[in-house]
Amino acid sequence: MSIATTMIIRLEIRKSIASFGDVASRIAEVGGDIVAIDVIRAGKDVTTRDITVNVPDAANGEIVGVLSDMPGIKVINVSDRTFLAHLGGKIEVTPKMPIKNREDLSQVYTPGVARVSMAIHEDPNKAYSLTMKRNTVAVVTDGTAVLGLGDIGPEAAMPVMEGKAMLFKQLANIDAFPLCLNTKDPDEIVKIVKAVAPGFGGINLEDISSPRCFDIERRLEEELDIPVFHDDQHGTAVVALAGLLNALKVVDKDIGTARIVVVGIGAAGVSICNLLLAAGARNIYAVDREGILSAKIQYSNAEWNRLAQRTNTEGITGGLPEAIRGADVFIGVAGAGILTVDLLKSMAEDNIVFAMANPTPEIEPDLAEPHVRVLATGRSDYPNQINNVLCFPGIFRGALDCRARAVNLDMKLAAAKAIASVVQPDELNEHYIIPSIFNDKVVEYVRSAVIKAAIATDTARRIPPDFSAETKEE
Ligand SMILES: NC(=O)C1=CN([C@@H]2O[C@H](COP(=O)(O)OP(=O)(O)OC[C@H]3O[C@@H](n4cnc5c(N)ncnc54)[C@H](O)[C@@H]3O)[C@@H](O)[C@H]2O)C=CC1
Ligand SMILES: CC(=O)C(=O)O
Ligand SMILES: [Mg+2]
Repeated sequence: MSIATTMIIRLEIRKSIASFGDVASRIAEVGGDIVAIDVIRAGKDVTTRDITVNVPDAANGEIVGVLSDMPGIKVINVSDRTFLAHLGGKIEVTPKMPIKNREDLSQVYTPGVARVSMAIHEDPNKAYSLTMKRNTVAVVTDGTAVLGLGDIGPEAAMPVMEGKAMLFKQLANIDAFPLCLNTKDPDEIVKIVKAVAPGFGGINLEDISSPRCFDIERRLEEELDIPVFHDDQHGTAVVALAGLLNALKVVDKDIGTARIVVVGIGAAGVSICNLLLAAGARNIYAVDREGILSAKIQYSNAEWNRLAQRTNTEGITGGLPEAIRGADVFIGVAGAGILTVDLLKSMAEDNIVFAMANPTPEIEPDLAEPHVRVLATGRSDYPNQINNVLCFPGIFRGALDCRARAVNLDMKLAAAKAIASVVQPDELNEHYIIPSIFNDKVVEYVRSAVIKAAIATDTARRIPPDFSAETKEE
């Protein structure tokens, strides 16, 4: 399976020169798959049709050219379903009640609103009950590490951030706003996020490049009393750990003894290594462009120095080929195409491979599959999707509901175990180590586990009603 785009192509076919059969043949020749045909106008000489075609990404520029070059064919319009889904953006603000008359107006707006504002002025905590704060998260990016696309800027980051906001709403009923900042200066980002924080119950940092992301998150955590969570770090790590716990069960290996290679020691990679260590992993090899991290080398990246002290206990030197030899687990959060079949063949038996780079994984899944026991990617179009969307809606739902001050390590470990537990023992197999994002239990289990961990670690400032009986008993 390769990446495909669905296109709707409107064509005029001059019947004396060409037929629909000719068009269908040409589309098939360039790898297109016709999934629907609509006749728009059937004239005596000319018919107009809308043809819906699944086109491999590699051919989506080619197909229009091929059709335009055919005698008797005129391409009138081409639309791409993915682009159509983005027209005008993907989210909007909707009032909870209509303003139908003057009485409504004087309640929701002036003069009534003034009394509510003064109540909050006297007790700022009331912002949680009288405004949208308690259910609202800012999705903040500077556009510097958007998916695996790199520094493409704040405007280009918007579709991804709108997508995250849609997922927050659909999966966890959280209202999330994309805030795409036109600055890369960490001081300025911290200042802006602090300045907008009063309106939000939590801050989801997204696609901010490393190592800047570490310092930005740490400073915001220190300075704000609402949860600050860099999704690419912790959401990814939580889901990777969840998948790994289940994958290790499938192959009957132990996290404490498994040899684990993590490639791409950026935002996601640093956090994955740290969370795996916290979960009991002892043999981690962290690999970036400069090779396997080593305690003998001094790096300018403080996170790398810390990790180097806790990984590569054998002091191996070299790069991915040296690290992966005999490894039980490969976790890629680096970029497309860095893993080869030869490297896979050098891994231990019953190997586990998480090729998590988006949108294109470290190795083409079809190529890897024959050489891997448990394979997962970050994508929606293959089994075992290891994507942070399994984490951030539930973790924020839990954190908002118990008004957590922060998202701490215990809450992350609890979230990972909760995601893993959605897959029942009798369901667990190579192709099902991680639940689907459409499984309602994911958010429910993660929320519940996160609230329990927040209460147990004294990070919760509120006991949600569905937890109060449980807490009293304890
Ligand atoms: N499946 C999922 O849920 C997630 C996947 N990702 C994907 O992981 C990748 C990295 O994301 P971030 O950590 O946010 O980016 P980042 O820019 O913070 O880190 C990427 C790291 O990979 C390293 N790298 C790149 N090419 C390499 C190579 N050939 N060999 C060794 N190291 C290499 C870079 O030097 C950098 O340290 C992206 O493709 C992103 O889409 C990120 C977050 C979540
Ligand atoms: C999934 C995600 O957050 C990323 O690839 O950046
Ligand atoms: Mg991201």
